Amino acid sequence: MALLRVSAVTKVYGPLKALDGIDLTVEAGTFHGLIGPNGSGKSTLLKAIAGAHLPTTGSILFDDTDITAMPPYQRARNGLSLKFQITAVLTELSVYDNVLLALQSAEGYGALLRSRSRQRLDAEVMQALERFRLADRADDLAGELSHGEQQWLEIAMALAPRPKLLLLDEPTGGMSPEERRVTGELLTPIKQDCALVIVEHDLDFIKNICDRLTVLDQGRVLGTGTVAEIEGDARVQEIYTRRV
Ligand SMILES: Nc1ncnc2c1ncn2[C@@H]1O[C@H](COP(=O)(O)OP(=O)(O)OP(=O)(O)O)[C@@H](O)[C@H]1O
Repeated sequence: MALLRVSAVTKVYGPLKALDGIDLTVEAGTFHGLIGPNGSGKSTLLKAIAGAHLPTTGSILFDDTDITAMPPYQRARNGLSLKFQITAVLTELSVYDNVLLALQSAEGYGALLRSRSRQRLDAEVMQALERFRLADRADDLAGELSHGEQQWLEIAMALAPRPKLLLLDEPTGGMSPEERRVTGELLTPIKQDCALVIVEHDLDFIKNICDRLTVLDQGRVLGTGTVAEIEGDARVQEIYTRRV
């Protein structure tokens, strides 16, 4: 059973069909990359899955539940997480408090008070920070982190509530090559617990970490398959030489 099943999704903005009958299946425990030229619909599709924009037609099933029209906070409770879920890192708060807030907002304060002790919560915050090599920065202000570290903090925040699926929109934007390499290293182990749908312009990065790729072109799926299958697809090579 697929973890995520997007069926015949369209998104219309006035005269423009940003998404034109998209089908996408993501299995649990896999990393799935969305690639394609500028304006092909990658971010619009991610927003439809996250609930930031509702599709015009079509359906989205997540973990056996129809989430097509579900508000984003309810999708989060069902195990769907987006890097920019809380807006962004709060620079005036400590690194620790940013993750604590992410956990609290994901659960709702009522559930938090009922179900978790402070020690348990503290352990979860520190575990999330350790995963992204930020434990020794816990007491620093988030604004003191480098750009790359802030991106890792946002991913740590998105993962802290233990989602089943994480959505990342261009997580390595503005990072140095070394920070990109480390980001790949940090994301790989999360696969044990969490699937990933990622939009990324750095093709080498996305090919290295993903199991499967879906190529969008003008709001349609041009191809979907393993990295090797997509790399060998002449139509994919054609759109990249044509437009990027
Ligand atoms: N809110 C909106 N209102 C009107 N048109 C939009 C809106 N959002 C996106 N579009 C249009 O929909 C199309 C798909 O945009 P989208 O941002 O999804 O593409 P993308 O593949 O993510 O592009 P990029 O790689 O440049 O980020 C584009 O033509 C874009 O201009």
